[in-house]
Amino acid sequence: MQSIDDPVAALKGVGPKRSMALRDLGIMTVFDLLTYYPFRYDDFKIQNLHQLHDQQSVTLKGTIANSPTVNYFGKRRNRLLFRLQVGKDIIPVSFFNQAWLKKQLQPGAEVLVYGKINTARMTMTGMKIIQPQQQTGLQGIYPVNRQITQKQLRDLIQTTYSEYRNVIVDFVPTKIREKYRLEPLATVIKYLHFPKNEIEIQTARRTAKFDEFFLFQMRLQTAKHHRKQTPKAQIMTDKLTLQPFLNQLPYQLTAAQQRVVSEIVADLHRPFPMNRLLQGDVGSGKTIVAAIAILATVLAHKQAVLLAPTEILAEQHANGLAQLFANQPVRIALLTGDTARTARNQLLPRIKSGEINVIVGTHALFQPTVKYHELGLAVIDEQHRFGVNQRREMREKGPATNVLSMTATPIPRTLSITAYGEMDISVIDELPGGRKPIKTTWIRSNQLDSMLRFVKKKLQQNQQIYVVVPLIAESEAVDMRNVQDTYETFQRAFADEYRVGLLHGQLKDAEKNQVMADFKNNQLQILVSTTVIEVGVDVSNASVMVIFDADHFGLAQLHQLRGRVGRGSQQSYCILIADPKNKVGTERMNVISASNDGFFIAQKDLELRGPGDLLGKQQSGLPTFQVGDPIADVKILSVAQTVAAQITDDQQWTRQPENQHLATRLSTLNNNTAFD
Ligand SMILES: Nc1ncnc2c1ncn2[C@@H]1O[C@H](COP(=O)(O)OP(=O)(O)OP(=O)(O)O)[C@@H](O)[C@H]1O
Repeated sequence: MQSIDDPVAALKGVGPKRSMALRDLGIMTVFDLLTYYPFRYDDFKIQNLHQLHDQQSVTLKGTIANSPTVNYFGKRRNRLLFRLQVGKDIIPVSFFNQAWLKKQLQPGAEVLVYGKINTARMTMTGMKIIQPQQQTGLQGIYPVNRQITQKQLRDLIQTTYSEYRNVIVDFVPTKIREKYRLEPLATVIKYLHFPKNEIEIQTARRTAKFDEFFLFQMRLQTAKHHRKQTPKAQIMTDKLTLQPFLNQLPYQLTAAQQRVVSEIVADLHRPFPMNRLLQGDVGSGKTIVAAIAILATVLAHKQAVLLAPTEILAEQHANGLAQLFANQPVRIALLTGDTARTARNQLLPRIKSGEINVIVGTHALFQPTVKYHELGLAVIDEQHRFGVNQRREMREKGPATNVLSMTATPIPRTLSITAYGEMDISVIDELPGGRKPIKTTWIRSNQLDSMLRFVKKKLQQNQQIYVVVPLIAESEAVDMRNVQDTYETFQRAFADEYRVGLLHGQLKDAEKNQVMADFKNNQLQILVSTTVIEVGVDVSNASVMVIFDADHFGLAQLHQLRGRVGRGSQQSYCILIADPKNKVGTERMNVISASNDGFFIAQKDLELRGPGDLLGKQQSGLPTFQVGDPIADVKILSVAQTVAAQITDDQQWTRQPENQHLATRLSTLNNNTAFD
């Protein structure tokens, strides 16, 4: 019997190699294949020349009016030109770098040309010659990899659809489909792969988005329920026990920090593992909250780890914790990819025996050779820098480890609830007192002199300066020249009296750490750097942040960078240097100059990014989807969440007849792909 959950290897023409190629795309089963939808459509429908708008991609049908000519520019580039007669009109068509088409284009022959039209000059830039037997109309374009072509994938979907169309079952329960007027899955699949028109695509997309979000939410909710049923060894340290430690801090916790500490302590007491996301604006004091959670764990005779995204941060955390815990029964070790083999070999048995009770490090922490002793807590700093699988591996290092994830990239509240539904969320929405808001100024690149004068004044007041240069060029060599040039500018201006350091990704880790340490100890007064310093670095004597080509950074990232200053009591400054080339760039500069509020900036960042900006979305830490966009489609996401919560609130939901297909769908998914 055919089933939609058949592995793709069961399909005709799918051997081991093709299976691997599909697996790379996340396609394991027939279901995955049929719900692997195009991300856009090319319109190969033949159009009327006189109803087009400028730069539209269209297919024209016409006759080749002359023999094509080809001009070569250098070895690789060329331009093929011919005239296409469409009705009474003659359209010049150019193809770039497709000189080989010349053979196919015989004068007098009828062809279909797909390309971009310029209505002002009535010319076309060709993209493709469509063979007469080829299907016209809307054609889906799929994300593919090197092992499989568009055509191969399209053909495979086509034959699989004809074979399996009758066994496509709806996993969304009927009642819900009716309530929200969702299309049957079979229709969605048909419309999205083989649409007759734009309306079919729109109709099907609405349901496809819901389906995708709904499955995602079902997985979140079931993971949450499962966690709440998993027993763990409770960590019963109470706030009174922690009080002596809190008393000897040089400051009082803010009300927000106290609230979050209470939430975490309560989680540790509970009989099931914690999975909490701690969101706090830059400099809001997340580290001390994590430290308190770590101490609570250690005082209950359990081990804790702190996982950081970079070596610099791991080292900084290890040093910071060592200082904080000077009078506590805490034995800390730093374990990173950089740790020498002999040191590592000495550490591992001490970690395994529990002698070391706090381990700080990077990815090296979840290698299989690292064995823990009653791991009670894993703190994951900058959680979105780690993949799903890595977070899971860390969690699975103990029988039921409590997980505290931290992020300084605030996500608007509604969105974080829906996108991180399986976690409990704590927010530190208050900065420690006594901080003066950072003053931000935006200047143009022809005003560097005024920036240098300002920097000089601050240096004379014994302040330290960060200078950040983005990686913008395609080639590393050019990027290196950018940082190097800037470094030299500052050297020339200040080297007589002050010391300038240079930090970039190509330095060895030991060198990076040395530069960082020198800056921290004020051996260096100016630090010129790429974004290596982006997160978490804490040097309270630094009061000026200069950012070159600031419009090349996303807003969230600018806010992060700026957050490196303003951490002490002195007035701090951020100078943005940018000549934005478009409206979005200008808008970004205006937003960041006007606001210091991370949540507001995060909201604006998401708005300005627009739906197509996948990379930006990944940086924002949100999960990525195939059809749905968690920002633009947040309403659908939120409905999907409500529906999933209603279903899973009934502990017996998998036994209800109407949920059978859903239960099967979820268990297949969970077996095939890792999650959360
Ligand atoms: N309640 C407080 N009162 C005064 N200073 C505080 C308080 N809490 C933390 N700090 C100090 O504020 C600085 C910033 O704290 P921390 O590094 O924990 O911020 P963060 O939230 O981790 O920010 P980032 O994401 O930028 O790293 C540190 O120097 C810390 O010692």
